[in-house]
Amino acid sequence: MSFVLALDQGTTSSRALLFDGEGAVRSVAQKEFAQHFPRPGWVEHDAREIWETQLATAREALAAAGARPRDVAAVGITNQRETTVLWDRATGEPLAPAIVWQDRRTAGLCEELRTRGLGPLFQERTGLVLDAYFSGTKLKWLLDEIPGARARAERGELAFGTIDAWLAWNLTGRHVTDPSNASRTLLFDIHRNRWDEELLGILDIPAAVLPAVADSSGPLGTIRPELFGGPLTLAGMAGDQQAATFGQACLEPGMAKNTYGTGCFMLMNTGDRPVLSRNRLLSTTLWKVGDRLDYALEGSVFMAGAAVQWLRDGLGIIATSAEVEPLARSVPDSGGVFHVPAFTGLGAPWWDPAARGAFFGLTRGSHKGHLARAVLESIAYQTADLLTAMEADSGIRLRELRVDGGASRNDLLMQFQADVLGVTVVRPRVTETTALGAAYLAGLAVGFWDTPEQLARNWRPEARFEPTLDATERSARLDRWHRAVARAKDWAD
Ligand SMILES: Nc1ncnc2c1ncn2[C@@H]1O[C@H](COP(=O)(O)OP(=O)(O)O)[C@@H](O)[C@H]1O
Ligand SMILES: O=P(O)(O)OC[C@H](O)CO
Repeated sequence: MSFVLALDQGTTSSRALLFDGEGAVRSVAQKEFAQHFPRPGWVEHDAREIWETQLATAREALAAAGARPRDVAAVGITNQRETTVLWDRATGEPLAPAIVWQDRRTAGLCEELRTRGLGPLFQERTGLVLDAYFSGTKLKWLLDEIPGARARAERGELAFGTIDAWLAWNLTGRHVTDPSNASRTLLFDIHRNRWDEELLGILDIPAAVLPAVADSSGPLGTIRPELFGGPLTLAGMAGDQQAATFGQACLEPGMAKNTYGTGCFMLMNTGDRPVLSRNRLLSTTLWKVGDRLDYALEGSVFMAGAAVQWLRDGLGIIATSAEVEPLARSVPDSGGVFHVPAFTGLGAPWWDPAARGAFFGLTRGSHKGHLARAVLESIAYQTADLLTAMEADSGIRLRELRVDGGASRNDLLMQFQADVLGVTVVRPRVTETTALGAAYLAGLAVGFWDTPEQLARNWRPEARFEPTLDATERSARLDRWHRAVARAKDWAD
């Protein structure tokens, strides 16, 4: 047994990576899939396409390394979280397109629940805020809108799952999720680590539709032999941000990572108890590994690297995302231009679904270099707001921030990040931390690796970015950023 296979099902692509015993990547395969925007604020995926691209990449990654099923000790799943699938248990067919985490269609429903004064109950029980981001109201919407769906769900004919459960079902035939994914549904009591009947009642969701909740690292099922020409063991499962926290070896309370992908997700390990946020962050389950049930404070930002994609695809001022760095370096500063990337509203700590994207401070001298720089800076400013809230909630002053994700390759952004945080930013050698975390969870379950602490010793820094701005300049810039945010809020009808 030489490898562990990680299936990394992201918002824009499905990937499969084969890791060896040293935690090194031995092969990678990736396939993008279609994003559907049928109405303003709606974002959908075809769940079948997600499964097919995931299966194809897994086969490709195995073939590329010449690996047979008997060479693979275990398989781990990590996934875009909250995205909601409802399928027929008899046929395995989804009843509707998957509703993606970015989808805002249930913002009105969340508003109604908040007006009924239910925000504190949901926050205390689930660690989450009542926002359209999470699965609960998406599932309610499907059960309300698809004729006969609720009655069929009550009879046990339908299955709900986030993407981890959808993939596990297709791989093994078992209907199972893990606590890190369950903790993103608004239906899960994170303290007791189980589905919550009262919340299910409020959202009118029959318990029969829910998956079983298994440990993040442990036996999750045998993968059907016909898929890969022999049986494989599914043994790890975690939402992508929690998996990245594991892959970054943030195993001790107070350690934090930030992932710069489509959005930005900063998680700080708070140990074996959830910290209830007073600053509109989320408390979320990190993982259940053996006896350890660990939690994090999380700040979720909806647009980060996606704003760079918009410069590429929406404005056409760069041909690839990487080109944003030389373009931004073509000017010494943003020339007073500020960008607020509220294209799909604002996530933590603002939670404003009606905010919209904006540029401020444009003058006749502004050009595309300034726009590029302002977009990169907006990613760092959003992260700074998360850190301020996180330090206030946890009482911990962060010493260093571990970073990963596509946009963490951008040195200009990372330096600016260290500057506006006043904290050292550290990028590890292996930036495939999400997939690595899923591989670790799976490998630990089957004895391919021994302990999480042993794996933590594999973590090595590749680059460090030290803060250079003085405190006065830093707070002047943050003030200006907050003025821009205030103007972008509450814009859409
Ligand atoms: N050099 C770069 N500078 C800034 N953003 C980048 C750079 N390279 C990639 N990105 C952004 O990173 C994102 C892709 O990162 P990835 O971690 O693969 O995201 P996801 O898992 O959300 O699909 C894209 O939004 C892309 O625009
Ligand atoms: O697919 P990513 O990397 O953009 O991650 C999405 C998050 O899990 C959403 O909560």
